[in-house]
Amino acid sequence: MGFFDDVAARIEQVDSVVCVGLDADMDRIPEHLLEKDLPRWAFNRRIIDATHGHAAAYKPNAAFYEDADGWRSLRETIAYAHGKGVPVLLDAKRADIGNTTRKYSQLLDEADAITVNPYMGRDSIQPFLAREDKGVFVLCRTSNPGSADLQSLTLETGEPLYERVAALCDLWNEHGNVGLVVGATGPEELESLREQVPDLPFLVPGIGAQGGDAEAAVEFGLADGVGLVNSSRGIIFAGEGRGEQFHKAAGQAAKKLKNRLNQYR
Ligand SMILES: O=C(O)c1cc(=O)[nH]c(=O)n1[C@@H]1O[C@H](COP(=O)(O)O)[C@@H](O)[C@H]1O
Repeated sequence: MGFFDDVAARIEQVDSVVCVGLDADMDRIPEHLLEKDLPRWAFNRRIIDATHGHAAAYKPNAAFYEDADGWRSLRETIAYAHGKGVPVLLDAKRADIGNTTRKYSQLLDEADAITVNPYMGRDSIQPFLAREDKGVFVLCRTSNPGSADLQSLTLETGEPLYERVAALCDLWNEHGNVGLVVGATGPEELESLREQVPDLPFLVPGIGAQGGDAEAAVEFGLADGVGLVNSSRGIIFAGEGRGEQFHKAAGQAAKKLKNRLNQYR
């Protein structure tokens, strides 16, 4: 089974397309966990316990783990999520010359999928694409305000650059393991991209804290019912300030988002 088969099965099992973003920011982890050996792992374990019944996937963002204890925390987190039967997508946004990406692709020994940057072209992500059983989400139209700086530039052919990325990803999808990252802050682009590449599942971040369009995320993010709508801070820090009970609020936030998104499925 490939990554998207696993995600499809998980979506059906929990009746949810919610991807819970594990952006375990040490500055926001509850104080009582800071004395633990690995505070981020302690935090994530409680978040996973509270949210896994509503999670189609977990998405730890590598930026929050790029130090020695962070990598240990990440490894524990991935194994724990797998123990709950939930696929894990590592948001690492990697890509480099082929020889270097070959090393980066070892990240997929543990994670089930990864986010990658298409800027350097096919050879820069080929070692990821070659992992047939793993998912590769390519940044296409991102959710941040500066996404238009490059991604919306019009090419000689008249198409915006993000549409060219989508077209290339369709070609690169030889193993059925490619998806696109398309932000919920661009509902019109979500709609046009869905029309352009009907078979590619999207990872749609940018709802919640970034104010994106949840309805468009579901309506256009799913390909044959498969896709992921991510919320990170809106779920994991929903219980900020509630001390030891923080994870309960995270569980409620994940459930609330699941129900909201399910209205549009
Ligand atoms: O690749 C991503 O996941 C991503 C792409 C994008 O266009 N926008 C975006 O916000 N993200 C990530 O999705 C998460 C969004 O977090 P929240 O805004 O807290 O829900 C962060 O980990 C971002 O790095």
